[in-house]
Parts: sequence; C-alpha cells; structure tokens
Amino acid sequence: MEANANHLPNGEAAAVLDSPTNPMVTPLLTDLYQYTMAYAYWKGGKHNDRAVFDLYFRRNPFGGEYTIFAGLEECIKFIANFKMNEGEISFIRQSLSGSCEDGFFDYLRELDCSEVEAYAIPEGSVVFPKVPLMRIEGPVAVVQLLETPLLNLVNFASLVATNAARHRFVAGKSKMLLEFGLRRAQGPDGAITASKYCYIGGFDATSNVAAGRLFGIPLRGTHSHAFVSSFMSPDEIIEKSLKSADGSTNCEDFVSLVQTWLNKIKAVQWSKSSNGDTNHSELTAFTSYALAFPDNFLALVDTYDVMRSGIPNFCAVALALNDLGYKAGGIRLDSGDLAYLSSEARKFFQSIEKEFCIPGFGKTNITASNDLNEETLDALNKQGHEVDSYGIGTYLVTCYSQAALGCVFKLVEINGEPRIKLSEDVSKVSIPCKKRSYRLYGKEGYPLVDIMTGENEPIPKVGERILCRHPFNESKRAFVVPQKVDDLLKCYWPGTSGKPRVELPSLNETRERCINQLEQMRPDHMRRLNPTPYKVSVSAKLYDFIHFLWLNEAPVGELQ
Ligand SMILES: Nc1ncnc2c1ncn2[C@@H]1O[C@H](COP(=O)(O)OP(=O)(O)OP(=O)(O)O)[C@@H](O)[C@H]1O
Ligand SMILES: O=P(O)(O)OC[C@H]1O[C@H](OP(=O)(O)OP(=O)(O)O)[C@H](O)[C@@H]1O
Ligand SMILES: O=C(O)c1cccnc1
Ligand SMILES: [Mg+2]
Repeated sequence: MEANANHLPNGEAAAVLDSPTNPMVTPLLTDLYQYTMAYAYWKGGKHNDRAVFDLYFRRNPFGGEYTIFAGLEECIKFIANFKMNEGEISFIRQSLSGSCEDGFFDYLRELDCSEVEAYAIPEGSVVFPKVPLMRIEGPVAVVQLLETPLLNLVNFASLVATNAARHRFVAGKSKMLLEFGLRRAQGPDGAITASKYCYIGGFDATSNVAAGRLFGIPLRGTHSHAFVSSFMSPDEIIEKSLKSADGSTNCEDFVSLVQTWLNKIKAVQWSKSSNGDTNHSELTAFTSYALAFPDNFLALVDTYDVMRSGIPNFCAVALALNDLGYKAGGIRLDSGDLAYLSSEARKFFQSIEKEFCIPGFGKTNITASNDLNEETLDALNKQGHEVDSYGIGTYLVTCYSQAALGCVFKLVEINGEPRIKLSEDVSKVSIPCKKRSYRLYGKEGYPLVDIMTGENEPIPKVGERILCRHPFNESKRAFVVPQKVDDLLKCYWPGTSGKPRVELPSLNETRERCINQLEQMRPDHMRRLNPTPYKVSVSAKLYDFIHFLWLNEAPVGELQ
C-alpha cells in the first residue's frame, strides 16, 4: 500500500511515510462495528462531526507503577497510508447489510486521514495511567475506524516493551540481554513485534533474523543441543587445519592441538572433580564449531555434564584457539542451577587463567538461558552468580505474567462539546475534554507528577506554584513548583491544522529515550515490591469541570 501524495496534509508530497511493518495492518484490520457505526454516522449526516478521542490505559502492568509507551511509529504509518482499495470496499459492501446505500461506498473510496490530527507522547517514554498516550482528532467516522487498529498496535507493543524494561531493571545495566523468543511467541507478528519492542525496552539483541533485517536490531546467538548431539566421533572432522588470526601461520591439525590442551587441563584440574574422560562427541562438536567460527567460538556446555565435560571441553578448544591468536566468545548454560554452575564455571576459567597465564581468560563470557523471567533473575541476584548475558524467550515475549495492557480509546469531545463516559467503577470514568498534559519535575530532577489541563489553560511555568488534583479523589491534592515542565503531546500528524509535524525518530533514538527516561525515575517508583504510585493529576479547573459534567450526566435516583 502506497501513501497517496494527494491526501497528505498540507500537500506535503515529501512527507510520505512507509506503510506499517505488517502488511495485514490495513483499514480492514478493525472490528465490524466500526464500519456499522461509520455507516450509521454517514446515513445520519454526522460522519464529519469533529471528534476527539484519547487513547490511554487504566493500570500499569506486571504489578508495577510504570509503563513504556510503544507502537507509535506503526500507528502514524498506518494513519499516513490509510486508504481503502476496491477489493476492501467490496468486502465491506458484502459484509454490511444489503440495505446500505451506494453513496456510503463512494464515501469510503475517498476516505483518508488528511483531516485527522494525531498527537502523542514520544514513543519509548515512561507513561502512566489515565494520561492520554495519543489524542486523535478528526471526522468522527474515520477516527472511529482507527480505534481498533491503533489499540492493536499500541497494546502489545507497550506491554512487551514494559516487560523488557522490567527484565532489564532486575538484570542490571551491565548485563547483556538477548531476546530468544521467536519459537515460543504468539505467531509471526507476536514474535516480530516482541523483538522490536524488547529492543526499545532495553534488550541488546535478538536471535530473530527477520527482525534483524526489518529493524536493524543487532543479531546474536549461540548453538543448540542438537548441534552438540549430532556429532558422534572425532573422525567426523575431515578438514582439521586452521589459520592463525593474523594469517601468519597454519595449524595443520587443530583437532590434535585441542586434545593436547585437554590433556594439560586434565593434568591440573581433573583430580578435583572427576577421574573420567570428557564426552568425545561434545568435544568434536565444539572443535567443529571453532573451525567454522574461530573468532566467535561459543559452546553450549550442558548437553552431558557441565563441570565434568562441557567446561573442560570448552576450555581445551578455547586454549587451542588462543594459541592461534583467537579469543573465545564464551559458553551458554541452559539447565541446572544457573547460580551455582555459573560460579563454578567462573572459578574454572579463573584457575585456567592462572595456571596457563592467559590474561583475561577468567572473564570469559557466560550466557544463561532456560525459562528465565523477572523472578529467576531476581533469585539469581540474591544468590550471587557469574552470568554475563541472559537469553530470554517465553516469559518475555508472551508477557506470561500479564496477557494485555488494556489500553482504551474514549471519546472526550465532539463538535467542541466535552463528553464523559461514566461507570460504577470510578477508575473507569473517562476524563473529558480536549486536554493538554505536562510532566512536572522537582528539585532533584525526578518527574514529580503528570498534570492534565484543558486545551486553553495556561501552560504550567517553571518556578510557579500550581495546584495538582487527583482527578476523582477530592482530598488528594498538592501544590507543585516545577523546576522543569515537559509538554507531553507532540503533533505527529497535523491534518489540516498547519502545525509542524514531528519526525518519527529512529529505533535507536527511541530505545535511548526509553533507557534515559527509566534512569530518571525516582527509585521508589521502580522497585519491584510495593512500588510507590506516580502521581497523575488534573488542574483545578479541569477537576471542577469533570465533576460538573459528571453531575450533569448522571441521572438522579429516586428512593421509594
Ligand atoms: N539458582 C537458581 N535459582 C532460581 N531459579 C533457578 C536457578 N537456576 C535455574 N533456575 C530456574 O529453575 C528452572 C529449572 O528448570 P527445570 O526444573 O526444568 O530444570 P532444568 O535445569 O531445565 O532441567 P532439565 O535439563 O531436566 O530440563 C528454570 O526456570 C531456571 O531458570
Ligand atoms: O527458555 P526460554 O526463556 O523460552 O528461552 C529460549 C529457550 O529456547 C531454547 O530451548 P529449546 O528447548 O527450544 O532448545 P534447545 O535444545 O536449544 O534447548 C533455548 O535453549 C532456551 O532454553
Ligand atoms: O542462539 C541461541 O542460543 C538461542 C536462540 C533461540 C533460542 N534459544 C537459544
Ligand atoms: Mg530449555
């Protein structure tokens, strides 16, 4: 699907944006009721009424007090390219009642988002409940059609980015985090989406090759148990020669060099842990992998016995490579007690460094995998461990501990009239009006509170006291003198407003924003156990208006 320059706001031919990543993201990727409502709006002559919708969530996921906003780039690309083709229009014709008038389908043929305006908090930002992540304005029928796809593009993206950020928080800054979820993700889009947004949330790399190509995310990987167990005997290695790293010498028989090193290791290490041999087929697999990738030799060491076979075999190959000027990449542990095994492996590497005078060998990289999640990372930290990198799949990409973020899209104004959605559950009452939102920072540089105001209220000023009120709880209020004020909503799609359009940042810029914002948060909002809720508030004027509208719209009961 190509963006049509005729339909771009302000005739900006140069502003063509790519289509969304997933070609399934089309105007049909919506709920049927959006089209039935669009028809009813059109039939009633109401389709061009000017509507304002807020997209927001009500509760932070994973028992935390923060969320990462993600998915915006795909939303804006969707809006920019929103145009129905004949096939899509004819499918809608078939799907709606036969009594729908032809004029509606002519209307759909002309429909695009040139009159839509999209404002949003920048992607990768730390965000909080009730504060609009996006504000979409435009003709009510078309904005209604956008509801479902925008929610679809934001809900999982933000959930999985938040999950990634939480894993990063527990793992610590210095660890390498690898996303290994492709095989266990919820289908192809679940996997690609997870790879993209885990990177934004602070992962370093993915094993997902398609995501590497689509987004430029760094690719990393080791090898599987199948590779190790596929080898039977050393005779399988035919080509045994290996050139040194600088190309100056050629080792004719790398297999024998490995064996020589294994014997030396045995002589100094063996009495401590075993009197037997290491597994030969494992040694063959490692040697073979080293011949294929001498400058990035990695070994999965838990196929037979980590300490009695995997680690000494790895060290033999790594030391043979060292003779030829190569530095081994490291090991992966995929079962057993990862705290204990990583510590034992580290001790082994350190004793090799000492014994054979190989500077840096003690620091050989240790990757751990196997059903890891926030809890296991936390448990490892508490026990003490020597893991440098984590490969995390299932729990990360499926967001195992919470199925959905629960973003909603609510009408807050129509034709300039504020609208409210009431509910028995106060947390579900929507905050009416076309609003602006600000983040206010305190003396210590931390964000203190987010405040929503009416569109035309004065902007909070640095150094000026402002009353921040809980939107629904009368007694909760505080004066804030901000040291810095961020205007949260930026214009990503100006429609016919004439406002400048904020460019979509690169994936790496979004990732950096996320990492920087997380670092700026006050630590008590971030802790895993009983974190302090971040304050989300409204101005005094907006507070009064919400409660006026609430009373106005809620029918008065009668007791008999
Ligand atoms: N030190 C540790 N503390 C807490 N959890 C750990 C520790 N080491 C490993 N784990 C976790 O314990 C679980 C162990 O998995 P499981 O009981 O399936 O055994 P396994 O090691 O995979 O054995 P198998 O090879 O038989 O599959 C994994 O989720 C792993 O992440
Ligand atoms: O455990 P997860 O967090 O989902 O991470 C990915 C897992 O996928 C692989 O296992 P799999 O059993 O598929 O293959 P293997 O033979 O390589 O272990 C890998 O070894 C990890 O254990
Ligand atoms: O490269 C790896 O080690 C890897 C990749 C995907 C799943 N498990 C492991
Ligand atoms: Mg496994």
